[in-house]
Amino acid sequence: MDGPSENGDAIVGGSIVEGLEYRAGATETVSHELLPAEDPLEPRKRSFDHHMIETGVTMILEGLGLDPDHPRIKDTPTRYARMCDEVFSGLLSDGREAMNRFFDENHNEVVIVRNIPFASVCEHHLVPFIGEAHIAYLPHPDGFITGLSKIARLVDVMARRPSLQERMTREIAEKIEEVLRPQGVLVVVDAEHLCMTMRGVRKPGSVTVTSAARGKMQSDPETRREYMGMLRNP
Ligand SMILES: Nc1nc2c(ncn2[C@@H]2O[C@H](COP(=O)(O)OP(=O)(O)OP(=O)(O)O)[C@@H](O)[C@H]2O)c(=O)[nH]1
Ligand SMILES: [Zn+2]
Repeated sequence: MDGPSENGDAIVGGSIVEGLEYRAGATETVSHELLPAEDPLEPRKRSFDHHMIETGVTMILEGLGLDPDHPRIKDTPTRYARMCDEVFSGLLSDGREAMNRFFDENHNEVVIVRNIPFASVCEHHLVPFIGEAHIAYLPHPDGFITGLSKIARLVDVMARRPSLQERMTREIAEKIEEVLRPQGVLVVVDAEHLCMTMRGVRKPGSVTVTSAARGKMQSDPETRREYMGMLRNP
């Protein structure tokens, strides 16, 4: 069978995956120009508007009755804007760039990367939720895998956005499916939400578990059970 593709961009002799180039038996770093065009429904900015962020933070400080010109906090708005570059960097990326190294290894057994720590921010309260992602994928039958660290990089991209845990979990699974065309992928995420611990219902230690499955992990209950077991009970 030819390489990973669902829509006619088949690999012939291991050379092209829908614009992603790799050589049989070799590792390739794929330049951004080769990646598929961004989804026009999901336009990505190139950078954040620091001026707007700084104005907003200044207003919050004022709203709290603090003096934003006080020496102790006068740099807080610019500091916050700089922090956004880091903690929301996933808004500037579509995730495909995170997986930019592939191996044509004829490996078609499961690959599992477990206990990938992440920190995200809940879109309702803009406070962190922190946890671990666990990922299993069954490569394309021809064996098409990515560098292990690239899976962790993808988690970072999806985490560094204001999000919901369910959406983040789904976005990781969907991106792996899109880029690697695996036979199946299963993503499980455990996280503690600070909006449930430092405020509101105040239940410190409560852990939310979400999963997203695609391909065989979704359609075949036996396969799903097997890989869920590997992710949950190592
Ligand atoms: N499903 C889901 N809910 C989340 C996530 N992060 C935060 N929430 C929830 O979003 C909900 C927002 O509820 P609202 O009633 O609009 O806000 P609220 O008054 O601050 O709610 P409380 O947190 O219950 O005080 C809360 O129940 C949060 O626990 C998430 O990742 N997934
Ligand atoms: Zn929240």
